[in-house]
Amino acid sequence: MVLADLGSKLSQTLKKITSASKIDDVFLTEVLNEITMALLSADVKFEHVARLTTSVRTQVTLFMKKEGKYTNMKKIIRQTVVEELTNILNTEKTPYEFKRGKSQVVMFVGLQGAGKTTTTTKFAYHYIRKGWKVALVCCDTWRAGAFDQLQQNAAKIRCAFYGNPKEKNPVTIASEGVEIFKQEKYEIIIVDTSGRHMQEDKLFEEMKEINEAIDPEENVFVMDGSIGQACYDQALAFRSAVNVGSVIITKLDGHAKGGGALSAVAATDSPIIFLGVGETFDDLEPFEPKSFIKRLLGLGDISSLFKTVSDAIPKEKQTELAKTLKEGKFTLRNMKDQFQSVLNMGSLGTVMSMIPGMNSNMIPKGKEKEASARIKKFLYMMDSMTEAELDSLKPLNPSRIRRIARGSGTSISEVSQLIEEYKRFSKMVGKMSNMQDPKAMAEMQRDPKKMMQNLSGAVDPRMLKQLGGAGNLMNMMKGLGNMEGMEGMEGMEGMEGMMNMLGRGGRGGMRGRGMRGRGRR
Ligand SMILES: Nc1nc2c(ncn2[C@@H]2O[C@H](COP(=O)(O)OP(=O)(O)OP(=O)(O)O)[C@@H](O)[C@H]2O)c(=O)[nH]1
Repeated sequence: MVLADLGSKLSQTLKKITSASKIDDVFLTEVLNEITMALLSADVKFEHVARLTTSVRTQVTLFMKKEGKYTNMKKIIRQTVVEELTNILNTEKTPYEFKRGKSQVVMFVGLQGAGKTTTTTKFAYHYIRKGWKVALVCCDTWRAGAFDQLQQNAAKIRCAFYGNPKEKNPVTIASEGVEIFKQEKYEIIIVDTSGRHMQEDKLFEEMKEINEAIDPEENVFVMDGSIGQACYDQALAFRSAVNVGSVIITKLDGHAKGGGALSAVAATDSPIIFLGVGETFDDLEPFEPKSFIKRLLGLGDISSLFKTVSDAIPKEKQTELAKTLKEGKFTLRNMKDQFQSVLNMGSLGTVMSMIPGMNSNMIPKGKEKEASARIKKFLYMMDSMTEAELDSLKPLNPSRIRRIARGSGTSISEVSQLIEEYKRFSKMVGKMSNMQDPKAMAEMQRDPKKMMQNLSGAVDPRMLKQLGGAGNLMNMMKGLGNMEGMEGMEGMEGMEGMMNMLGRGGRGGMRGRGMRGRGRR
């Protein structure tokens, strides 16, 4: 992800500690200087950097006094850096929490071009996917095209929309839209306002008027993360005009200066709720300071990974799938559910960055889009299948394949590819189920090569290539085993999550305990 530059610089410094022949005060100063340079060049405010380095030195010195030598230095430095950076991002104020069955209004504010309109759509999509009843209101009467942009976005994510290109008064539009959607019992009503230049007092006046008219439960301030320290003044100006409840920072993909935006926003004491990490509607990451910092430092974030995986697969589907697989069946419907889960997880790059030692840059953006486009196409084909076809374990005959291709607007060879993929998946599920046998598992642990063969066989070859091949996958698994924060996680879920994420159909197979045990030894 963005800030990956800062992350990799800091991780390099931490690695240096492991390989150092002599650890003393001089070495500690050198390490702290490197950390300082990395943070400052990522535009983190000097006062934060100074506090962080002082804190690290104090912790290490205390430990040194106690132990009489520099031991565990890497761990102490890492922990203190994580804690101090997390502190920068923790605010006392908590963001608004939506309640089910109640109409709540959220007003989006921000400067021109900050990415507000795109972000309102991402925000709406995030909640629609979680089953909320969401509506969008466009009251940007300033920018030509704003109405069309939001209307089209809303259509793409199948969200209710209100706007009125003939009305010039944004307060009227906002009030009308909110009223209509409240009557229709929408739960989250998102109001997109005009973005203008900061010097324009009129923008702030208009914002206040809309705010008074619709009395939103939450004001979300959208800020362009690529502008570094300038974010600070911006955030303050908006905060003084309306009660900014929370912040979304956009364009954190591909810009190393994001550190500045983060510390600036934190300084205004409004919690960051999401990060915008791309132009598509699922390029929105929920923000959690500690996990963000850990990922930033390349330490991975296993707990978020598990949460993402379990959020993506509805509980009843998990049980249903487990039952089907126990009976040794893997149907096209199961595969459809799995594909849907992979898409629900959002950006694959984001999921990757939650894995220790990996970051989202490991999957080139284009490739990621390619992979999800392929999965979506498969889903269209499966949408054209009958219930009986989805549940059948028998191969589909050519006339059915022809019909499915016609119905889904794809070609016969594409449907055949899907069938091939399905066969590969179900074969793999069969193999994986055998591995539930403890004897087979023990053998696997003795023979890592075999384990690797099975593992890479479970992953879509194209996906495997995108992930850097079988070797990279093995390192990733080792990383999972070594990962801090794995405590309390039963390895089974770990492996299952990974396999689901990578597109392996089905549950059950590779019991993770073995993998995890190996990594820890
Ligand atoms: N790379 C990247 N681009 C983004 C992100 N969010 C928005 N954009 C792009 O930023 C540009 C401006 O986005 P809009 O949503 O139109 O901006 P806006 O703030 O509504 O603009 P105004 O209506 O003029 O205030 C568009 O090209 C978006 O695709 C992001 O997280 N990453």
